[in-house]
Amino acid sequence: MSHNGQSAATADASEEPLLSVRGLQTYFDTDNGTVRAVDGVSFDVERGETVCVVGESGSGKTVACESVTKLIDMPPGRIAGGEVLFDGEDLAQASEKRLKQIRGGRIGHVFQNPQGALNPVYTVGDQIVEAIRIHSDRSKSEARDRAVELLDRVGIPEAASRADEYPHEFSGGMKQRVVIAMALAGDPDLLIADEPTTALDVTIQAQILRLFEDLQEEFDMSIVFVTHDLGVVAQIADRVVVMYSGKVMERGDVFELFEQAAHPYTQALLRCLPGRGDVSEAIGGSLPDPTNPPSGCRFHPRCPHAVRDCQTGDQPPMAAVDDPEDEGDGDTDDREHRASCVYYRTGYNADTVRQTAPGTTGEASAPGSSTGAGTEGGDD
Ligand SMILES: Nc1ncnc2c1ncn2[C@@H]1O[C@H](COP(=O)(O)OP(=O)(O)OP(=O)(O)O)[C@@H](O)[C@H]1O
Ligand code: NI
Repeated sequence: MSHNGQSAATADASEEPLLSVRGLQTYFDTDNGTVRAVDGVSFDVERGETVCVVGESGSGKTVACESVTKLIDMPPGRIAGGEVLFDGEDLAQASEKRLKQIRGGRIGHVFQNPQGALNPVYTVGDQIVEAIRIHSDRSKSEARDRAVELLDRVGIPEAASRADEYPHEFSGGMKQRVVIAMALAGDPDLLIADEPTTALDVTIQAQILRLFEDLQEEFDMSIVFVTHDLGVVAQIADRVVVMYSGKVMERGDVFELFEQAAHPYTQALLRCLPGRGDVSEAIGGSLPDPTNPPSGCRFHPRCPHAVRDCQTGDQPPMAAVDDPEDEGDGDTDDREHRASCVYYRTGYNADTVRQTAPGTTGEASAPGSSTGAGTEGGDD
């Protein structure tokens, strides 16, 4: 948010993030209570970068991404608070008419299941032509040429003839390529991809991932990529947002996050590598009830480092994680590595924690310290 410390030459408006999600709350009113699926989530997406959103099933990744263009079912869903600034415009306040221009236009979506994104009764070519014509004033034949060009670009062989085929005539991987072509039809600045490879065979997954990497460079897009798979994160992310129970636990540059995971939840996710984002084997337990999440840090009931301070109040504020490699530039940059954990709160350190830890064995250590962070060295 603040650009203190940057020189005037570099702090111009074009450096504002393309997408800035701030304090977003998306709730669902159900018979069983209000599901706080996304509960105060903030992250930025810069122009041309890939941000991966990771976290266990149910942590709110999909709801967060679908809230950007209000794709969630409303009702029961509602944006209960926060801002979604896209190129400076708050989409949380935008009209449905405006959102229809943006969806499939400047913001493209790709979902896990390509089947659901395609209409079975129209040829894929016609569907892409329609998407192109909604978002540009190309003639029918120009749109057709562009559709074939896009199908070719996403790796559909003999694109011109395959454009006349129906979705069921394509394999799963090819169908997902068609959906990606359709998402590109509006020349998006931002592509939001929600587990786009999860339903595909492993070899196809790798190809589609490479396609995303190539397209990003070619189209100079930003990508928000939701995944369970930290292997995927390592391959394509510039930065990472770690979600748990509707909150952001940690965010930062992919290298810093992998090398110096600060939040015990992120550490647990990394301990499960290679894995599918299920930390229950590493730490036991499961996600809290989203209608009645615990106070304090939402991860505290499962956290091996939790102390009394973790149990009360709100989720700790995002605090800067000191990376040894950093030059110590005054910690004003919101893009830097941050974690929502009491151990990183100003004025907090491992000694304070030891004194306040209930029933401490004296072995408590900050989750980021050398004894606490590793996979070895634990005493249990
Ligand atoms: N339409 C809805 N009505 C009620 N609750 C919902 C609705 N959609 C999502 N939720 C709830 O919101 C929470 C977050 O769900 P979300 O789908 O965003 O999780 P996710 O992190 O994407 O999980 P996954 O990895 O399984 O896709 C869950 O508790 C889910 O049950
Ligand atoms: Ni999801």
